[in-house]
Amino acid sequence: MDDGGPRRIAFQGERGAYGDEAARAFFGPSAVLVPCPSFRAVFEAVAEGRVDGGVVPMESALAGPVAEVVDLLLEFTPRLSGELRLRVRHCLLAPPGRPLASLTRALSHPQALAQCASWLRRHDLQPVPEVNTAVAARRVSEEAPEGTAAIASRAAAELYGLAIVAEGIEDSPDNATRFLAVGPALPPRPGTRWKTSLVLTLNDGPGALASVLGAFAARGVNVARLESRPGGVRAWDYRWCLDVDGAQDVPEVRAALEEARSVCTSLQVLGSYTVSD
Ligand SMILES: O=C(O)C(=O)Cc1ccccc1
Repeated sequence: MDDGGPRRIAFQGERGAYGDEAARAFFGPSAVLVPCPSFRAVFEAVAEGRVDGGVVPMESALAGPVAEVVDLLLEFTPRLSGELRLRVRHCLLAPPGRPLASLTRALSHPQALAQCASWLRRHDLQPVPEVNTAVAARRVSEEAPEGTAAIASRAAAELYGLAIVAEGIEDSPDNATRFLAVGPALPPRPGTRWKTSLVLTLNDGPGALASVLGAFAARGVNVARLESRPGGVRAWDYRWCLDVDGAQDVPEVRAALEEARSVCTSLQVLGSYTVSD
């Protein structure tokens, strides 16, 4: 439904969240961004057609997969239309006039806490999970709890009137998060590096996974990501998520998918899309 009007795009959190930044970077200033209280609410809004699409973080270079989002991708199997790698630079934020020495706790999304784990240990700050970085910043601003800081972006500091106590506190200088654009109403973004994401379940038997991987290897198609999640039909059955390089209409990818399908109990392509940095 690309009628040329502004797109409504859902993200988890509130203004100043990294999802907000990723959605703006993806869809530009004309997009109407729709904040949602949870990742599930983003997927529901997309599935029910209340928005044109959504933006969700699915993996961090530093802290690994966002398991909740991976599981929601498996549950909702939405169409994927783009990947954005967002450089994430975290700040420690506190109400003005509270120096680092007075702080004992840091509130943030678990991904942000994990990405700053060594810094927090070095500064003796207790990590406290919150649903989202922007929510953490707003709460610290509104409630100003004793000794409590938030980990969030510079944009969140400005929006919620907090002081930046420290900036760039992530444990790696190239901390980045992969965000996905989800939703059937979104056309693929123009770009050159194509990827295809699929989810599958395997026959239980020796060599089942090797056969799937072999189908891609035999045609020179790179498997860029392979992840297993619980939740197959029986206990200890797994669902597998694969990203392969190339679009699904490229002959090698198409043939590999066909062969892989014949050795899987189920195989669903979530979409082919381009990657932007
Ligand atoms: O909490 C947020 O702002 C999010 O969008 C989730 C997140 C947290 C840390 C890094 C990337 C995304």
